[in-house]
Amino acid sequence: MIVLTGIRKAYGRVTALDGLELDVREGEFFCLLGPSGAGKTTTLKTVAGLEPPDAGTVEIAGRDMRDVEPYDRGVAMCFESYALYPHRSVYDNLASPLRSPRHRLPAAEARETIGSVAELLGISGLLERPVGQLSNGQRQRVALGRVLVRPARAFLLDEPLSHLDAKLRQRMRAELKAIGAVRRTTTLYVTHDSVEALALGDRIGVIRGGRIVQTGTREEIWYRPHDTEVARAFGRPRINLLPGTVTEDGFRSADGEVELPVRAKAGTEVLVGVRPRDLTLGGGPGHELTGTVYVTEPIGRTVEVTVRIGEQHLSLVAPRADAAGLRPDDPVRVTVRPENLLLFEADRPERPGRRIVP
Ligand SMILES: Nc1ncnc2c1ncn2[C@@H]1O[C@H](COP(=O)(O)OP(=O)(O)OP(=O)(O)O)[C@@H](O)[C@H]1O
Repeated sequence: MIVLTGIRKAYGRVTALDGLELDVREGEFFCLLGPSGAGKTTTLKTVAGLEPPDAGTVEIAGRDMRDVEPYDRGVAMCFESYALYPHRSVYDNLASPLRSPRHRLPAAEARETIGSVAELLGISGLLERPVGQLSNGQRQRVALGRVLVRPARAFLLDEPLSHLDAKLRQRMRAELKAIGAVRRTTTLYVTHDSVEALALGDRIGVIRGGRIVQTGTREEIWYRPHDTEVARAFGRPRINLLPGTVTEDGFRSADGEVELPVRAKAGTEVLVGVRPRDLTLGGGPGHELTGTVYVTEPIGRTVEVTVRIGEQHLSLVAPRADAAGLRPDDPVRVTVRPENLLLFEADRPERPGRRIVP
């Protein structure tokens, strides 16, 4: 539906997009996730036609957009730095897209559409207020509302929840995909928040340095991350990455204290990845390690326990009952199932270690 091929874009000496490839399917909710400066906003602007690429093609619904003006692309975009009319009421701001010749609606229908969008965004009580008097979070919802009121082939949303407080953000995150217009419309959604991407994305594209590093469903990205940086980007506490070498018998940490059952060419320098929730305290089915408690920290109904094994620190998440009474330096056993181990090449400067496919 939205297909970007070989997109390059430089601003002076800064390369914003470096051969970007992206394929968003019809009707899908696609999250573009990446750190600040990765090229997310530039990607959206390229799709919207606000930034002509230096090279590459943009197709929307099978049509090359090269000579198509932004207004004629049929996409509705919501920027993080939203353009609203500060002196006009919220209602007027929401109504103005419906006054354009293309989207004009009979007054009664417009009122109904605006009413239901305002309701969904929790701004029904603000309709008469001038936008200039609203908080940032309220303005952000008005800006999102302006996108959702009119029909579009695709919605382009740039961090539309970034200014909401944590609680509202969580609620809106849960509701956003349920909004009829969003369900029906292909959506390209930009975020730097991996929790948001995992919660919302039918598929996720991880962008870094102006390129898509990996595209996949949340399961694919979680269980088969392309490299250590993708693995680090998802999951809190972060994935454990233990440095060491592959021997004939499996993995051996640099200090020789940790051995794990992995397979790869002997002699390869690697990082073994294991997520904190895939480690259990005590014995059980799987591979067992022994160490001592370094520190414990309650997180909600669970406890993050950091275990020291030789020079390595392994973080795990345990139910509170299992971690109750643990003190620093207590001896503990930690169990991991071999199928939960991920194997990566060692990181190099400028290039995070790729996952080694067994
Ligand atoms: N108009 C511009 N002039 C010069 N450099 C720009 C311009 N717009 C973007 N850049 C640069 O291009 C790169 C990509 O920027 P972009 O805004 O697309 O990143 P982003 O992933 O959206 O980041 P953020 O999450 O911080 O918004 C950055 O290095 C940025 O400084």
